[in-house]
Amino acid sequence: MAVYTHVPAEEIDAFLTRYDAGRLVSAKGIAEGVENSNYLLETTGADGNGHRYILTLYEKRVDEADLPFFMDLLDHLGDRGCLVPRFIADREGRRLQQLSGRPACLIEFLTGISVTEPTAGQARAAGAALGQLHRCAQGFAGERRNALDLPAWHDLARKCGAHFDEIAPGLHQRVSDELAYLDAHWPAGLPRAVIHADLFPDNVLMLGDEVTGLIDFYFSCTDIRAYDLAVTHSAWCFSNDGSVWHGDRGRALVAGYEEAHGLSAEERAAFPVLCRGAALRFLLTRAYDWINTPPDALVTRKDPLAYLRRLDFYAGADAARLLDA
Ligand SMILES: Nc1ncnc2c1ncn2[C@@H]1O[C@H](COP(=O)(O)OP(=O)(O)O)[C@@H](O)[C@H]1O
Ligand SMILES: N[C@@H](CCOP(=O)(O)O)C(=O)O
Repeated sequence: MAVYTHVPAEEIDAFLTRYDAGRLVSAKGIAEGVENSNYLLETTGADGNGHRYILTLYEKRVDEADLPFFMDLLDHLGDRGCLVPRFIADREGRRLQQLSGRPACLIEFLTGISVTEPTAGQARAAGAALGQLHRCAQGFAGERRNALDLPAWHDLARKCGAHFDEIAPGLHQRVSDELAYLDAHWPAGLPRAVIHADLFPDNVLMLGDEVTGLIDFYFSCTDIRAYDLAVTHSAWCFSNDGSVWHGDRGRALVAGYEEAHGLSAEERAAFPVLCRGAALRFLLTRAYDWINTPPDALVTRKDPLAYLRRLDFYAGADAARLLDA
């Protein structure tokens, strides 16, 4: 359950009076997600016909100073036809507010559901949506450093330290070895761009095989563009526990991306290393959260070992196995 800040309904109703959004009809905390507090709001709507919104209160890793970057990026992508939610401005044009002591925004609600066991067809659609996102992001002037890049992985690993081995014996050494490998092999010179950086199935809304929305841009940043495909590959192409690689999904995801955007020979050659980096990144944030979240907290901790298994797979895979049909 990711509702860290409980906002009384009366406070949400009063908050809504700043907008042309109607009065509050219901407010439900959203269980999914781990970073922020999210509520699904139903209102009477400005026209009386009823309307849905997402209310987000920013909690953990989101820095308030980064919010204008995310808002401008979603405007840029939305203007170019990407199915992304807009931040809604109040009557005075303000999109960022304070609510219950937290930075808060009212956000457009998009329909669709997140798949938990994607089919190859859905993976293909996700790859195409990522390619479209990369095409539409071209020309966006904003920049944001990736706060979870290779140097930050070292920091996270230092913070977890000996606690790694409480998760699995030998994990501390495994992470140190992998960081040394990535220090030596992380590609230089690949095209950099604005990337989503967390395009997991829970951040893609779908109806059947069709993508209806891309959400949760709070890790988006400027980094190696093909790293975004590697993150998406690691999230879409395995069983949830990471023990089974679904090659059909992997090939479909890459085919969808290539159709919408394309991959250069250099990006293809670097793909296995980028996937190792992606797997380590999520292993590290999950391990950090695992160590630092009390087991009885309201949020469900995500299993770091599901990303260790992916890492083991990528460490033994070459580009042809990952990319070619
Ligand atoms: N714009 C939106 N439209 C519809 N549902 C949304 C929207 N934004 C968030 N959600 C719902 O809220 C959940 C959590 O949102 P998310 O941004 O992933 O949270 P977190 O940043 O805490 O991980 C999503 O899985 C989805 O169900
Ligand atoms: N996708 C990450 C966690 C970030 O959570 P999200 O709900 O913001 O996608 C993971 O699975 O470790």
